Amino acid sequence: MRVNDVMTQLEAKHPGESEYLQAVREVLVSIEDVYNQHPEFEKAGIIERIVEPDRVFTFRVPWVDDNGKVHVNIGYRVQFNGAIGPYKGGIRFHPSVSLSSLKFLGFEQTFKNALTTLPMGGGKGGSDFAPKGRSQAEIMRFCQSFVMELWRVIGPDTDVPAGDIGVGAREVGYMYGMYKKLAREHTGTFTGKGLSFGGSKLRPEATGFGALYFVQKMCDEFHIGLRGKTVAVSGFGNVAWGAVTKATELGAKVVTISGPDGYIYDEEGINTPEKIEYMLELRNSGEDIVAPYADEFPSAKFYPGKKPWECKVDIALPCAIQNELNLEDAKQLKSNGVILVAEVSNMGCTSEAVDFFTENEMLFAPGKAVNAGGVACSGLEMTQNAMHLSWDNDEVDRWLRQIMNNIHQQCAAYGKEGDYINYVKGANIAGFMKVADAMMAQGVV
Ligand SMILES: NC(=O)c1ccc[n+]([C@@H]2O[C@H](COP(=O)([O-])OP(=O)(O)OC[C@H]3O[C@@H](n4cnc5c(N)ncnc54)[C@H](O)[C@@H]3O)[C@@H](O)[C@H]2O)c1
Repeated sequence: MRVNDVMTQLEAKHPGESEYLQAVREVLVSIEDVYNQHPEFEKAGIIERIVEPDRVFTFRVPWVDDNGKVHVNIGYRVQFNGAIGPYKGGIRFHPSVSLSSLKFLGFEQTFKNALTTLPMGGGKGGSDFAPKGRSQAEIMRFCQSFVMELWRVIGPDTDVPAGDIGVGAREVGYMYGMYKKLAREHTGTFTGKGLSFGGSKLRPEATGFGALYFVQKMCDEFHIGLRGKTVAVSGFGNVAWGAVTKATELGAKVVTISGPDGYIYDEEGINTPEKIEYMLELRNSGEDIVAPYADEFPSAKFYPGKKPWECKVDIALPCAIQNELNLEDAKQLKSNGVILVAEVSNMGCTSEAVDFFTENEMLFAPGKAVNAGGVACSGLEMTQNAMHLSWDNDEVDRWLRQIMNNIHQQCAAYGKEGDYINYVKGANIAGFMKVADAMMAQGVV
């Protein structure tokens, strides 16, 4: 396999799908050497098959707003790869949603899910619907219309969607309610459900907690004590909240959180239940600004329009949005002596920043591995639904920790380069090998 040849063919077939093409290239570059050591993969056309989704559904989503006006959005479900289990991946409602972005996310999800060790294939779906400013009734009608079409192609052993940007517990509830009515079954064909109807304990915390379990393993591997280390976190959303909570519990000192308006630096640390709870308050306000934290807690200072990566810290954890840490930020972190960067958001670092970290042999782990605790907990929700029982916090947490340790172990096994671990390469190869092995065993389908 030669990456450039594969990409030339793919670009000709899917012109303009830039995010999808970028994601494919990144994975192919990582796995090229290993792939070429397996002539049986080439013979079975694994690359040609793995880069194409199993199937894609697109459909019209008509809905009526509160003034009686009819709107039409496009709905999608990309069932990317079902080699190792039912398709699993979130639903995103955002104006930027396109076939290209969902194919990129479904492709990435396939390898992330493989890393969790749970039997889940990769999928992603969504719509170009913009929930911002819509009333509760409008949101409900949109979710119902979306599922009226989607329900035919999903099911507990076929395809299990979840939330993503623009889709939280409320939207999952509305979609699951309509699914249940149409399918006439209560089998948990959505994850991220409310606790009263099949949701899992710890699901809201799972991504941030899992990320810190992964960071802890990285620290252990390189004999770094996490206790007492200073940490820069970006964002103040669900994932940032989980990460700050667990980092504090493990003895680290988180000094920043951020929003689109800038970042706050709290020299005493964001380390009391009051401060951590306040993050939830900020998020629930719907204002999407972090500045009020500094008014509430005098130990904090607000830096408008700036990013937290300019602070001198030991550990950096991007937890907000894609491409939030660029090459300049990466250089700044290095000159400030940062010892570890773990991407918790999806594609939080630009590819130039990722290349800088790996070329300089800095300790860096990609979102695919670090944030996999979220989907892993969704997998545990599926297990509990199938068993018709619900586990307590300790049980879910025990599984989560075990899964994150396992992901770390796989990354280390495939990413070892002398004394260094290239976690990007390790995560890509480990995820790919598992999916490729399953595809080999199942014939050309
Ligand atoms: N929620 C999960 O379980 C989960 C799982 C895996 C990956 N992720 C990824 O983690 C990231 C965060 O997800 P979340 O669930 O916490 O979402 P969220 O909506 O709760 O939080 C997003 C945060 O990003 C901040 N933000 C948005 N635009 C910004 C900007 N331009 N500059 C700085 N900050 C900005 C927001 O203020 C908010 O604090 C996303 O990349 C998501 O895809 C989430």
